[in-house]
Amino acid sequence: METEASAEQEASSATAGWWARARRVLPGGVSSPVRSHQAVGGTPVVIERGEGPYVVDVDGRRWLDLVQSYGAVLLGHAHPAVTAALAEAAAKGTTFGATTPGEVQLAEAICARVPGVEQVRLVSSGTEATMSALRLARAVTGRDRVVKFDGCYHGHADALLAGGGSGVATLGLPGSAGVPRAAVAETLVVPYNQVPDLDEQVACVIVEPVAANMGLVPPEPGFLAGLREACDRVGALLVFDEVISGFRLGPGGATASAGVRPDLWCFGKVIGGGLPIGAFAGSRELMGSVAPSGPVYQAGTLSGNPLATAAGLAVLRAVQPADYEALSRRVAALAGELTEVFAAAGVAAQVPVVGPLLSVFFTEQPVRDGAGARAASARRYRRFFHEMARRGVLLPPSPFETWFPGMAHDDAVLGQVLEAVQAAAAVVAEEPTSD
Ligand SMILES: Cc1ncc(COP(=O)(O)O)c(C=O)c1O
Ligand SMILES: N[C@H](C=O)CCC(=O)O
Repeated sequence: METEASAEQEASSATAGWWARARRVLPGGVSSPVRSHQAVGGTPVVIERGEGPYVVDVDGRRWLDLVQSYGAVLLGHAHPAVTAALAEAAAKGTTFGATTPGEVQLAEAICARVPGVEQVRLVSSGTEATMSALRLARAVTGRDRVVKFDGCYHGHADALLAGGGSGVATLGLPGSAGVPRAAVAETLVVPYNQVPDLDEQVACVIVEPVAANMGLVPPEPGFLAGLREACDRVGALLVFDEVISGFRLGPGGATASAGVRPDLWCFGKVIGGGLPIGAFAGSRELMGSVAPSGPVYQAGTLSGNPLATAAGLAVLRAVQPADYEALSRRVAALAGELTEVFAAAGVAAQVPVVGPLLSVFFTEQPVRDGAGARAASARRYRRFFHEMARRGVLLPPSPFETWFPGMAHDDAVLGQVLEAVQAAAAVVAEEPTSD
C-alpha cells in the first residue's frame, strides 16, 4: 500500500496544472472551502474519476477514499445501479418544472423508511432544507428564536451561521462576514450533549442527532430524549438535521436508532445518490403549512430534479437493512483496531464510532462537544492526514469532518486503512501536540 503519491509532496504535473488553473478562476481553487486543504496544507488531489471505494486523480494515481463526497456517496463511486438509473433518467430529459413519478417515489421511499415522516418537500441542497425547516418552525409556532449546538453545521443559511462546525470550524471563524447581526440575533448557540433550558420564545431546537461536523461526536444517552422533553415543555419544535445521518446509519437514520421522534427532519446527501438534493419533512399537519397548501413560501426551479431523484431512489432500493448492519460491524471492528494501534504507538487518540461513521481526535479525553473537538491536537491531525496520504489513503482534510466508509469498503479495503494507520501512528507519535 506504500506509495510515493502524496498530497503533501510537490504535486506532479497534471495535478499542479489543474490546481493552478483552479486557483485563478475559483476562490481558493475550490467550490466549497474545506476542499482547499487550508487546515492541513499541501496541494489537494484533483480527481478524474471514482471507482467504488477509490478515486483516481488527474495523474492516474489511485487513492482509497474515505471522504466519499462528505457522505453523499453510500454505495461507492460510479456504482452501476446509480449510473444506469442516471442514464435512463437523462435520456428522458433532465428537468421539466412539473411533477414526475421519480419525485413521488422518492418521497414515498423516505416516508416508508423514517418513522413519523408523512410528507416531504424536495429541495436542491441540505442548506435549503435547514433554512426552509426553520422558516416553517417559526411560522407554525409564531416565534423567532432558534437554538442550535456549538460545532453542529446545518449549511450556510444566514440564521445558522453561528457556532458552526465543518468549514466554519476548520477556518476558525465565529460565523461569516456578510451575515447581518439581525439574522443571527435570534440564534442561540449552546453546547452539544447538554439539554438547554428553553423558554416560550423558542420556535425550534435544531440538532444533528449524531454530530458529524466537528469530527464525530455521538449523542450521550438521554440527550436526544431530553431535547424532546424540553421542546414539548415549552411548545417548541424539535428539528433533526439528518443530512448526514439519514439513510447512512440505517434506513430510518438517527430517528430510528435513537428512538426519539423530532417534529421536522432535514435530509440531503444519500437521498440524491451523489447529485444535488435536500429535503425537509414532517407530519402531514405540519407540512400542510408549506406553500401552496399553506402560507410558508418555499420553491425551487430544480426541486425534485429527475436525475437526483432517480439516483437517490437507486441507492435506497439497492441497500437492505442487513447491508447497514454488516457495514456498521466492519466499521466498529476497524475503530476498535485503530484504538489499539494508537495506544500501542503511545498516541493519545479517541476513535468515536456510530454505525458506519467514525473519526479520529488526537486527545486523551473523549470528545463530547465543540470545545472538546477544538481542544484536540490539530497539529497531529495534520501530520496524520499527510502520513495517510503518503500511503494512498484520503482522509477528510480537516479534523472537523467525519470519515465515510460505505458499502464498497469491504474487509479488504478497511484492512488497507488499518495497515496505513499502523504505519502512520508511529510517525504521529513523534509529532508535538501543539504548534
Ligand atoms: C448536517 C448537515 N446539514 C446541512 C448541511 C448542508 O448541506 P449542503 O452542503 O448540501 O447544503 C450539511 C453539509 O454540508 C450537513 O452536514
Ligand atoms: N461537512 C460538510 C458537509 O457535511 C462538508 C461539505 C463541504 O463543505 O464541502
